[in-house]
Amino acid sequence: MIKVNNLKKSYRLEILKGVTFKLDSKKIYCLLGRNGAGKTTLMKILSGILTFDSGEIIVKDKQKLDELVYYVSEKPTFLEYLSGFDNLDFIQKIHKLNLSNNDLKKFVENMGIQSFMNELVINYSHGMKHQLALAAAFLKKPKILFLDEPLVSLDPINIAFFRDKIVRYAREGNTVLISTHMIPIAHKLADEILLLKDGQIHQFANNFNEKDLENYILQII
Ligand SMILES: Nc1ncnc2c1ncn2[C@@H]1O[C@H](COP(=O)(O)OP(=O)(O)OP(=O)(O)O)[C@@H](O)[C@H]1O
Repeated sequence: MIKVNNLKKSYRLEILKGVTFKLDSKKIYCLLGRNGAGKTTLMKILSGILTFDSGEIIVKDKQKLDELVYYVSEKPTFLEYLSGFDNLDFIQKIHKLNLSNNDLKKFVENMGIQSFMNELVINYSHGMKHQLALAAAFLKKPKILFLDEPLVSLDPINIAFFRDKIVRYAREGNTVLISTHMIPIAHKLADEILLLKDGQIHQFANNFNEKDLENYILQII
């Protein structure tokens, strides 16, 4: 679905030094790497938020990449003086989803976030903001979903809930790429691991047990 060939990006230093990998539909990929390795940079480039210096990003569907992709930032931003519900309504209007108030209410219930939807976002905890950000992504239904550290501020019940949503979403025919530092999450979720190290991607199938995966990642990283 997406092929990335020899992608390079520098700020003052070269961060991505010729990144090459492939993402298919129906699969979940976890992107791991040390702090500052370039994970957010890579996801923002793939989402069309940042430019790159050279290389290519090839999309199989002849649609434009930015029509297929939705990026959930590790620091999600909303219209803080609107409620969560009004933010979702705003997002669905921007994306011309044509949902009625009732459709949106049902969606909110399905996401399990109805208890705080009438509260202003300025009053949300980190975890509540992340739940709203994940809900916004599922509302848009992108073919390719990039999640930057999506589960880090969620409680164990919400982690399990959104983990299931992510798995179901991928199996319905979509592609999900998740950046995470949590090896147990990567082990549970990923079909394949993308390890970003020294500006290059090492891509491999997640067919280890959790301890072996951890040892393998710690060796390479
Ligand atoms: N706008 C910018 N200008 C200059 N340098 C930048 C900019 N954005 C990121 N960098 C640098 O690029 C490198 C990669 O940053 P990035 O945020 O992509 O890493 P990351 O792998 O997501 O890190 P973390 O795991 O700590 O979130 C870092 O050295 C960072 O300081």
